Amino acid sequence: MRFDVITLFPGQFRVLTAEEGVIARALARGLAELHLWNPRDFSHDRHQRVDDRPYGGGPGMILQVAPVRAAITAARAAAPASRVIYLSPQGRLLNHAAVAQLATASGWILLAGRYEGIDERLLLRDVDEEWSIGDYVLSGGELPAMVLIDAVIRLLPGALGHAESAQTDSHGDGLLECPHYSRPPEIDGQAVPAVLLSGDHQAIARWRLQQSLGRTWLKRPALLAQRELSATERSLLNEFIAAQST
Ligand SMILES: Nc1nonc1C(=O)NC1CCNCC1
Repeated sequence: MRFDVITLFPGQFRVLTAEEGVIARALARGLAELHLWNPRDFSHDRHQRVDDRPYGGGPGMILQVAPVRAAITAARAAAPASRVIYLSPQGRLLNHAAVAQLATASGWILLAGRYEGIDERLLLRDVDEEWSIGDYVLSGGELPAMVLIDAVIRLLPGALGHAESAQTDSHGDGLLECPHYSRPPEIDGQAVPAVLLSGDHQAIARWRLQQSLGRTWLKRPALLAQRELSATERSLLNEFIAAQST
């Protein structure tokens, strides 16, 4: 998986490479590549300008076509199979299904916006897809780009060690994660559910599935509504719901 990011702040992406975490390991192992392109390097303006005031007046500055288009063109030449994603609050809302789909591509060119936005002509000609990480406004598209990169890399085969698994992550199977506990078995009067100490792996798996179903019912009913339930899952959920009213 190759990521080419068009960004005025390439230094922000040190977060992905400097850490000891999953993403830095995946990049170090060549499971994914990260290439950064700064539009300022493609500006022919003597002050290396990349933004200007909006036509028609109004607040803020707009990223100009020429330097951004030149950076995208250079990235496309280096990654001809990659499509261009613009991170923006106007994009489709990123969710697990979308990330899983993005993870099937060979690579992506991510355009991280700044200021008030980008010149519309870039959206009309250079951008292939527009994605949002949520309905709020950030100061730049760099964090959304890193969120997308992180979420996609986690789903790449081999990215997560044996100790972790994307499948049991929340949303991995369309449900929220079950509760987790570790040592000690009791602290400050809080005990670990007995089933987890029982060694009965079938009972533990049943309890964990029931907790995932129940939590999703409680916290994200719309997510549960999108998921087909087997007869066993339906029975476990009904048992969980009945226990809520006792
Ligand atoms: N939410 C978002 N999901 O993707 N990008 C988002 C975002 O807020 N971008 C900023 C919008 C204002 N200009 C700077 C970039």
